[in-house]
Amino acid sequence: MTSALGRLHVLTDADGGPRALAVVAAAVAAGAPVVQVRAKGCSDRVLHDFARAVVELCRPAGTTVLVNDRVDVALAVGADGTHLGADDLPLAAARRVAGPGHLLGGTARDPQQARQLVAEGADYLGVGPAFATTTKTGLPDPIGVAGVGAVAAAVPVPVIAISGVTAARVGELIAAGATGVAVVGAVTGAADPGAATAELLRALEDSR
Ligand SMILES: Cc1ncc(COP(=O)(O)OP(=O)(O)O)c(N)n1
Ligand SMILES: Cc1nc(C(=O)O)sc1CCOP(=O)(O)O
Ligand SMILES: [Mg+2]
Repeated sequence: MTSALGRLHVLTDADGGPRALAVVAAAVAAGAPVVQVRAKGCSDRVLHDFARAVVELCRPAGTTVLVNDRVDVALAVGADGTHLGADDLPLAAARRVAGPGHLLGGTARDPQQARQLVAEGADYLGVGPAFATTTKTGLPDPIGVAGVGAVAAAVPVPVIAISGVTAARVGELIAAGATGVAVVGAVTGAADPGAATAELLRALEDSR
């Protein structure tokens, strides 16, 4: 069975280079409950080796590891789950590949899409873009706190708000119905990723 999903998802950034692993180590040491391996533009070998290294860092701490886009890589390295967006393998197909015990998350931007993903078997939803971000290009206009809340009201699975999330914005997202948050820049771009992780965890605790 899949474990209860953590409320803070720290996403790695870009190419899975050595600094990315140092950021993961700091976030895990600070108590991040979920790390998502997100590495774009790298070879399958680089992605596999990076994802395996993340799993090796996270396992001793009991940190859940998700892999973005690639259920094959997630299974190959023993990760706990996979996150799938509109351009990735359909969630139902990923479920056939992964079987019942593998966490599958989908990206939702509105209640209808959210309900469809849950019907296909999504264990959780990443919902955004909550706010504007420079981390990822090509996004639709931000849906705002209200848009996140509309999705959270429509589905029974955990809703993880993403895009432009900072510690200061956690409270309003949780008050609107989000279960937790996902971040890239707030941790990977911080001078002290461990301290940034701890600040986000405090904001989540305060929002209970
Ligand atoms: C928690 C979470 N939510 C949303 C996303 C975005 O995933 P996706 O739509 O597949 O886009 P890319 O991340 O692949 O650019 C996510 N990764 N995690
Ligand atoms: C990976 C990703 N997916 C998004 C979506 O809305 O689908 S926004 C995003 C980037 C989030 O980075 P930051 O926390 O630095 O804003
Ligand atoms: Mg994707």
